[in-house]
Amino acid sequence: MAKRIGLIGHGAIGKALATRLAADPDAPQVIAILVRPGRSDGADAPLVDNVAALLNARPDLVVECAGQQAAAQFGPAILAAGIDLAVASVGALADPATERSLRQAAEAGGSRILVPAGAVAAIDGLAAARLAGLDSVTYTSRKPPLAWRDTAAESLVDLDALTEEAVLYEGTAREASQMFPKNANVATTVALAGIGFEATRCRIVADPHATGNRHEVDAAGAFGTLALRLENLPSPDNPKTSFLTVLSLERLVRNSAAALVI
Ligand SMILES: NC(=O)C1=CN([C@@H]2O[C@H](COP(=O)(O)OP(=O)(O)OC[C@H]3O[C@@H](n4cnc5c(N)ncnc54)[C@H](O)[C@@H]3O)[C@@H](O)[C@H]2O)C=CC1
Ligand SMILES: O=C([O-])CC(=O)C(=O)O
Repeated sequence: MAKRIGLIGHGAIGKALATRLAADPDAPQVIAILVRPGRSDGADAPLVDNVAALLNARPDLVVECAGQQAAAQFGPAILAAGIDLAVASVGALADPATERSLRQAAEAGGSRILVPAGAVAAIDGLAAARLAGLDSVTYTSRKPPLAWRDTAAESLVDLDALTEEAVLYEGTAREASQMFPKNANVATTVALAGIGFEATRCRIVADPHATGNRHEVDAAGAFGTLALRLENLPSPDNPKTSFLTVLSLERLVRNSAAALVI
């Protein structure tokens, strides 16, 4: 039962998650938040600026919501200390060296890397379907131009001048997650649940007509077929991040202390 939650990152996801949990005294509570040194903005829990201090707060579970670099940097120490780590920036695992170091640390610590569904859904069905064999999985992400600011998209298209959709990338889940570390973690989630980093076909699209963040997953295999289409509203504080991501992490946290898990 995980009652004491540590967070890495206090941005759009971290703030919303901490606030939502603090509003319910029966929920697991955030007991420390790892932020960049020098940050002191108002928070629902004590801020720390190094991973040793986060571990000293004795969390039962740590939720990373800071970015792929932070997941790679801090994840191993947390897992090696025997503490489960939920990784929002799961695209960090698209880097083979990071995947190896996280897996090795989890094995050494007897802990687990927990991958939330995040901004996508149907990950349970896809991961179950995989057990009998999947033939194909495709993932399409479509977001408005605003969501692609300050990303590699800016060197590919003029985001402000788009009148029609523009395909920013088409290829593997591995490359998609690495090319768009703040926007395409879901490509890795789908890959891990389904047929892996190389076989999962991805399309990443900027669309001036998009009203939200659309995620589509199509899969076929021995189970039958799956067609998912989500129209996510963006998080109020970050247009790149779907609000559903916060709720997915809240569900993971609540489930970690629940008698009935759904
Ligand atoms: N799995 C999924 O479906 C999704 C995953 N994500 C991941 O979650 C991450 C966070 O998303 P948001 O909260 O919307 O981003 P954000 O940019 O609003 O917040 C990130 C926060 O983490 C902090 N941070 C970055 N590096 C840090 C470090 N080394 N140590 C401590 N703090 C650090 C930043 O200062 C910032 O406050 C994204 O970068 C992305 O990797 C985001 C959306 C969906
Ligand atoms: O929140 C979303 O819509 C998806 C996202 O940013 C990611 O996969 O990294």
